Amino acid sequence: MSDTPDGRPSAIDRRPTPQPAEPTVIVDRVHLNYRIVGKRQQGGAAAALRRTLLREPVPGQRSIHAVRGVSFTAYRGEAIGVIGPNGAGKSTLLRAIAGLMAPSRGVVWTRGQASLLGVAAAMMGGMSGDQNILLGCLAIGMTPDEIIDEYDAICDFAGIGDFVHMPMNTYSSGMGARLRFAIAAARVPDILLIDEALTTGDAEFQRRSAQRIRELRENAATVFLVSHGLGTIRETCTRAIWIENGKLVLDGDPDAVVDAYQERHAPARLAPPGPGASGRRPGTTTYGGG
Ligand SMILES: Nc1ncnc2c1ncn2[C@@H]1O[C@H](COP(=O)(O)OP(=O)(O)OP(=O)(O)O)[C@@H](O)[C@H]1O
Repeated sequence: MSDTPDGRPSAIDRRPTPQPAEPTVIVDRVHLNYRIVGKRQQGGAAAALRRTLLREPVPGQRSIHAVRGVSFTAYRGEAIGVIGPNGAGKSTLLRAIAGLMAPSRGVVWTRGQASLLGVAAAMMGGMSGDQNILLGCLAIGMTPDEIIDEYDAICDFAGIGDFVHMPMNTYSSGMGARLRFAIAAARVPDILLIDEALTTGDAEFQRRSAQRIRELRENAATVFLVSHGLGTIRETCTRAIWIENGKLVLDGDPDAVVDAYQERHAPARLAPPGPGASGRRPGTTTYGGG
């Protein structure tokens, strides 16, 4: 140890020992497919049973290969912006991290509870809003006591009044979305997944949900944000991942990734860059990532 003349440890020795980065999400060579049945099937129930038992392909069935071999590791404390054109595979990737979709190849590891804001993971249309609050809160890992404590706050946030006692299939799509958001945002998850395309509601609800997202972001261990707002990505994220045609194109410093993305795509079609558009953060930027 190098002591100063007065015997105290030097400034170098008093620096906190750097902690090793703690991985929270590992996406390892992940492929994700949707299966679509394109045309009416022939042969009735017997043929369907035979196909199921013998695992024969369904006639007219197509597969959409939405994510193609993506790999990266996310760490505690990171806010990761996911960018890319429409249909690139961004939302699909988030669904896999949230555990709502199984990879057809590869593996997703998560440490802690992952919650995707805005998705009806545990919603049952025939059940009432309050029954769905119970189910949804259990699904995101809340204990019965926590649910009792948070119940009124969830109802207030959703703002759907007495409809909370009615079956959800009597709700307008906006009311359903508000209740889903209120449930998903009731607890600070370890891994917060925000798909901006899914946040919905009227102007007042959007303002309140944006405020709640900010609070959750401040407290979650790792945040993923899918957004076409490139200014938002530059301003709020510590890292960005560019996905295109289901593949990871670039992973690294948000300014570097957004700059490269804007260079490739016609700037006129993209959101204007936010303040601090030049190399604000040092960091590594890697092409490919898989
Ligand atoms: N439920 C689904 N069933 C079948 N195909 C789907 C489904 N959801 C998405 N896809 C397809 O998967 C691909 C990736 O879609 P995804 O929604 O992940 O893209 P995205 O990058 O989030 O797009 P956007 O920016 O428009 O929201 C697209 O070809 C899309 O058509």
